Amino acid sequence: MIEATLCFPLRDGGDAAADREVLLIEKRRGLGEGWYNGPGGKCESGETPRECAIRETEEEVGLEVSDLEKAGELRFLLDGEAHTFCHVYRTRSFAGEPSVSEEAYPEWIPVDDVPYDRMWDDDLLWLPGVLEGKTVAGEFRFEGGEPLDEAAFVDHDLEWDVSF
Ligand SMILES: Nc1[nH]c(=O)nc2c1ncn2[C@H]1C[C@H](O)[C@@H](COP(=O)(O)OP(=O)(O)OP(=O)(O)O)O1
Repeated sequence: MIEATLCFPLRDGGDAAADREVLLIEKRRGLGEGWYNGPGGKCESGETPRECAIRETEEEVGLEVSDLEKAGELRFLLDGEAHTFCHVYRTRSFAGEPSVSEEAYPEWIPVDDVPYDRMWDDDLLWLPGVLEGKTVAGEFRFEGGEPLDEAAFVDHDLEWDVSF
């Protein structure tokens, strides 16, 4: 099973709380290519998920994130087998400016305008809550064989307000 991470940097975009923005990437290669997601990727051996989220965010968009808050644990199953376990973080602490890399086009997007129609189908179920400050544990079942991003999303279970 793959252990992976996602990190969602947040900032105030304007005067009102409703103007909050999240840094998303349009992924240029790998799983989910062409779709929007948070920066993130697979954990390397000997690395904690938190270290992975920090490293991947630096590699993909050049942002140095800190004070990561654990927001979710997502299990993705493909044809009944555990496929990916994904640790989700959010943070309001970062240094630097997002920049384009070989892996990602970064974009600050108002939290109310997140392009769920250009993301993984499961994101609409858990990401709005994560961006509101909730914690979540989820299991998402896909069918149809590899790769995961071409399989069909069939069903899920979600639990909110989880302690990590
Ligand atoms: N159903 C799903 N919904 C979602 O929002 N993100 C998912 C997902 N399934 C996988 N991911 C994310 C988690 C993680 O950030 C990434 C893992 O994909 P990859 O293995 O392609 O990673 P990368 O190629 O970016 O990793 P590296 O090669 O380590 O850079 O995809």
